[in-house]
Amino acid sequence: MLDTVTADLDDAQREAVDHDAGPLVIAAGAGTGKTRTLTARVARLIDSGVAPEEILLLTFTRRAAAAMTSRAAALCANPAVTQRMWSGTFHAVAHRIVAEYSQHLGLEDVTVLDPGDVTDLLDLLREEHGLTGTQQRLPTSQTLADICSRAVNTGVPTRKVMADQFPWCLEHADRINELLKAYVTRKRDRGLLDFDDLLIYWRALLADPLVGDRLRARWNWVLVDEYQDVNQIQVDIVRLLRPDGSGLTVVGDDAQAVYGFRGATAEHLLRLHEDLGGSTLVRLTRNFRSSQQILDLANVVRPGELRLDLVADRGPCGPLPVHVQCANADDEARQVADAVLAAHQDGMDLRDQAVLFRTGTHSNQLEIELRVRGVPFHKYGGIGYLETAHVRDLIAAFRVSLNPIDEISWYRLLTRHRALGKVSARVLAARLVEGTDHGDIVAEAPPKARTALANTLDLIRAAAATRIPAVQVEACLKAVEPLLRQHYVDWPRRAADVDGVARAAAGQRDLRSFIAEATIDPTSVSGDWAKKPHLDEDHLTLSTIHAAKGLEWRSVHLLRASDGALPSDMALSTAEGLAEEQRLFYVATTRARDRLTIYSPMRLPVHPTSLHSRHVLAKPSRFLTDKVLKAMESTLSPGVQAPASAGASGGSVAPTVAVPDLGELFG
Ligand SMILES: Nc1ncnc2c1ncn2[C@@H]1O[C@H](COP(=O)(O)OP(=O)(O)OP(=O)(O)O)[C@@H](O)[C@H]1O
Repeated sequence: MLDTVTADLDDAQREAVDHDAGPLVIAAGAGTGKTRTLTARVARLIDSGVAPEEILLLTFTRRAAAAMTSRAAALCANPAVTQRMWSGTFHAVAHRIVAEYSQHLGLEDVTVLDPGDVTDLLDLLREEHGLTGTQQRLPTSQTLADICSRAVNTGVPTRKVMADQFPWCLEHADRINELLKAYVTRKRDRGLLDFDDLLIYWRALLADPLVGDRLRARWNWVLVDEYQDVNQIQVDIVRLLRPDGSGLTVVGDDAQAVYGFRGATAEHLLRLHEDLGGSTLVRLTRNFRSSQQILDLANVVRPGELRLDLVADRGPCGPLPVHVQCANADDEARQVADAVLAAHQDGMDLRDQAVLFRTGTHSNQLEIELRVRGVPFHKYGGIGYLETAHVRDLIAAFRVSLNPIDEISWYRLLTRHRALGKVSARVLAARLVEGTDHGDIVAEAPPKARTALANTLDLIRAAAATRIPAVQVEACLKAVEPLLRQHYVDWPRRAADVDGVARAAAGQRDLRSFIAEATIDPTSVSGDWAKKPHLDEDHLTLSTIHAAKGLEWRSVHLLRASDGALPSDMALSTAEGLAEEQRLFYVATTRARDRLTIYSPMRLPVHPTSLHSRHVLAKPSRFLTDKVLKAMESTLSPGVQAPASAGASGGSVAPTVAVPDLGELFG
């Protein structure tokens, strides 16, 4: 009889799927079917009679958890039961467990702080610690949050973190440490947990003899995807969940570890295999994704200890990867748009094509070019918290309607009022938390802010008076909409997100868990719910390399393979930073199935966020070594060849078109 679970697997993958309960480490290169194998193993466990509740599947993104659960369901004899399995990101599962055991942790209520809340809270506290003023350069709240998070995630004291990463902060080290201590105390007093705390509290529960045993008894099977990206706290959690390694399966590729800034290190994968006596190491080397031409390049790029030369299951087919040298970022954008449209004309759907880049701003020029040419696209990743700020504003209103002592959310909401500055917002937020009558609060506000503030407080009170999510959401939306309309110059672009998130929230049975989810993964919340209608049409994908992990397309265009962009100039100062950039380069090249095109503009904008500022000369990326270039076809874009753009190589260009002198306008 055909075994549906392993029918589509090769021998090495099947060995992993059918492995017994002993600890199992699957270490393999890109495109070798790690995800497919892990999914099949889940299906195999369920079909062999393991209760789905006993299985815990940990992934790095919500998208991956959802995709793996639905694929496992499709393989199972009884698909419905997979819904009972535990699956999600480390943070999402941590939140469920911490909420369940909140009493044991001395927490009345669990409020999760997103990274924006963390900087708001640090903003609230810094004045008391003498870290405000303009007399000297002081660390921003974002830098303070980074110092704290690095220390917590790596177990390295803050002073050493500062010495290594933020040396100019050292002179304020005492005050910074006092502030961070106050930050921790404030969080503990108020039951506020930032993302790092979620993991720390989960680890603490597992380390507790009583609760730990209960949690361990809950899951006999723990499967972890992308193990190369775990940090030390996550390693501890995994080890505490399955101390002897039984029932544990981890999957990863050390050459794809790209989260060093979160304290992850590629060594965790191999160290786990060494530490767990008797663990089985399965290596997968057959690549089912790309043509051999693309893999020949990837094999040269591939760093890491595991010398895995990938062999294409499909054999040699398709064109060599192409390296295109372009005049500048505009030229690059035109080349990419031309190539995408040409492939589309030849029958390749836009959804089969992607453009990848190191940093969100690298696609600025391309986005304009695509809009002009009417090419629909969707951008993933690199969405800074700033860009989801409007969603977070609405969520701040939900939060204060549920919890009137949520000072950070009050502060956020108050600062959205036109006539309220940070100082007034800080004072009024504290007064609201004390329970001061709303009428008195309005009277204490600067006169110009009073009307708007009275309106906000009335609506929040109305929202707080009901427990029907739809009614509550409507009142909150009414409260924030007029504020945001004034606050954001690009409000029309943001309005659809806010509406979409409000609609999704109104349809929930429990607003609290919606808020927690939106806090833990705000970009996917706005991406999943607010933008869904557009995603149904054929569209091109624009994505940061980080957000492209685990995905694949027939044709991949990689932008800005120039020194300073990839590798990023931020990473050039340390060997680890550079190694991580090289792994990112590897991740990018291995996303392509049939075609890979890498672009190196010879001039780059000085300021990456501006579109029309000064440009500097840029060399092709140092990762494009002679060996790598040998595996490619090299071309010059017509923009470089044409004499009119000779300036691309750096010289000044003699103008051929007269530009009107606008001087008279400014006389
Ligand atoms: N045995 C197989 N037969 C045919 N196709 C396969 C097989 N195993 C995997 N594939 C296909 O190969 C591609 C890569 O698989 P998958 O995404 O599971 O790899 P991965 O190792 O997780 O990749 P990466 O680490 O690069 O994200 C997918 O299109 C998958 O469907």
